[in-house]
Amino acid sequence: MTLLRLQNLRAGYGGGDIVHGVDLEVAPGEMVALVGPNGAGKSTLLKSIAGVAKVTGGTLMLDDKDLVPLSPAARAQAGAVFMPQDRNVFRTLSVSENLSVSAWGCKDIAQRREEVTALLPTMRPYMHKRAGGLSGGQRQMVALAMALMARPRVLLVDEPTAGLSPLLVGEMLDVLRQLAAAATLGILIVEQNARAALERADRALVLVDGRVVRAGSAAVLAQEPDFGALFFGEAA
Ligand SMILES: Nc1ncnc2c1ncn2[C@@H]1O[C@H](COP(=O)(O)OP(=O)(O)OP(=O)(O)O)[C@@H](O)[C@H]1O
Repeated sequence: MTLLRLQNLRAGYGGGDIVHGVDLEVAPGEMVALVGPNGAGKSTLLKSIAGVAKVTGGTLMLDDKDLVPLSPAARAQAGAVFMPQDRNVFRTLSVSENLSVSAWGCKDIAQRREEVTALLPTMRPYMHKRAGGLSGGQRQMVALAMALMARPRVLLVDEPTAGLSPLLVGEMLDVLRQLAAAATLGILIVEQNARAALERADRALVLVDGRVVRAGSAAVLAQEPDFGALFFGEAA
């Protein structure tokens, strides 16, 4: 069963396409990683699904709903929820307040907050602290919790490990992996730490110059001998 389906998707910011015809599918419970060199258009692709960048051609469906005509808020309500890379928490509010303001259209905010905290229990000790005073890793966890408050069906995660130590990179990716399975959530993640992402993802796509150059099982892609050298400038 497919949740999110892109066919020949083209997108950009109004000055010419940056994404040049991408096919991609995400199923419930599946974590799909989008990797590739800097400037390949990974974030733009994610933003075009969320409605922040403009789709200029192709199809973008969540179940049988066409997302293209919908506003970013309507796409989130339909279940396609975006977790931005930065400025993703209200620093002057407490963690608990950050969750409350993210509860779009939710009738029982306290209950939803409890459900989300149960999914991310490491947050419990700092629920009443100001978000601006948290560590980078804790803040990213709060941003993730805020996205979950909207009851996503597919979560669009833009570099959630930016600025984190290698240990925390692994922890954040593990949390996402477990979340996909536990909440039967589709996750599409853009990740700079390609190898760490491929270790956790089910499938992966390599984007270069706005085009998918490799796609398939993450474990198989990670084993390709030329993977790092071709796409990430690593020594062969
Ligand atoms: N808001 C914007 N307006 C116009 N062009 C943009 C905008 N954001 C990004 N771009 C351009 O789109 C291209 C792709 O950028 P994008 O951020 O999607 O790549 P990326 O693969 O996510 O790169 P990185 O890994 O460095 O974040 C770049 O040439 C960038 O300059």
